Amino acid sequence: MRQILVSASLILSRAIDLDILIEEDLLLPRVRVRQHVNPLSQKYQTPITPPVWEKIYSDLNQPFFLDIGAARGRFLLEMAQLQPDYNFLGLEIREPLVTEANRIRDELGLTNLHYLFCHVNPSLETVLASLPKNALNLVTIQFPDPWFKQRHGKRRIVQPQLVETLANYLNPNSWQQRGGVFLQSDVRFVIEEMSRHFAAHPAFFRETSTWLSENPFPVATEREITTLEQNQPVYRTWFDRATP
Ligand SMILES: C[S@@+](CC[C@H](N)C(=O)[O-])C[C@H]1O[C@@H](n2cnc3c(N)ncnc32)[C@H](O)[C@@H]1O
Repeated sequence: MRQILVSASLILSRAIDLDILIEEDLLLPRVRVRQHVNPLSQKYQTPITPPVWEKIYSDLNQPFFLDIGAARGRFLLEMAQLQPDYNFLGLEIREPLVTEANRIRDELGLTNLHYLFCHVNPSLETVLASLPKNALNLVTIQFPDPWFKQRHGKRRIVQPQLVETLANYLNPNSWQQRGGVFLQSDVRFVIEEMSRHFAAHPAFFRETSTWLSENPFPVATEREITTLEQNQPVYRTWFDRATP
């Protein structure tokens, strides 16, 4: 992923054109969805059956970039165009958003991008086990639903089991290609809780003890854009995969 960082300035000039392309797509009606779904409801508990990846990605041997909680998928839609030598996969629990994101992906003819409808916690293991060995190089968890009430804590995406699964599947050499796990949130206790869970696992170590001032990627997420427009703080951190 160092390529993304090094070529960010080149990419940014291209991103202006891409933005226009994507905005034109938005002339189509936006899918209306509930703002939140309860991930603990019974209907989301069965792990999904992963698709046949060979039918989706034109080159299954490329490294994978996983975005957990992809929402409308705009972040990945731009990233996939900027970084054709990566395969991008977005996981999202609100099915209409996934259907619409895949429709736009098809319209643009992208063969390195897919969105998958699932509740990530029961499905992540099955999804990652279905990818080629050591394919997973980069993971982003950006602005996950905070679930402010303490009794709703189990609804938050980042739980010790999710960290364990990522540790098992993230390529142990990912740090050499600037891979790892990138976390960001506008809610302090959420980023602190996520960071605690990753720091508690021996497979991960945090790169810096302070929050990153910049997003290392050349594309901002939808929630990130809104937060920055409102002059609200964004807390970001990066975890590397420790070598075994
Ligand atoms: C606040 S939004 C942030 C979206 C995007 N990452 C961004 O930064 O703009 C959180 C997203 O995570 C999705 N989500 C929440 N819980 C989930 C779960 N258990 N599995 C998959 N997606 C989930 C929500 O539906 C929502 O689209």
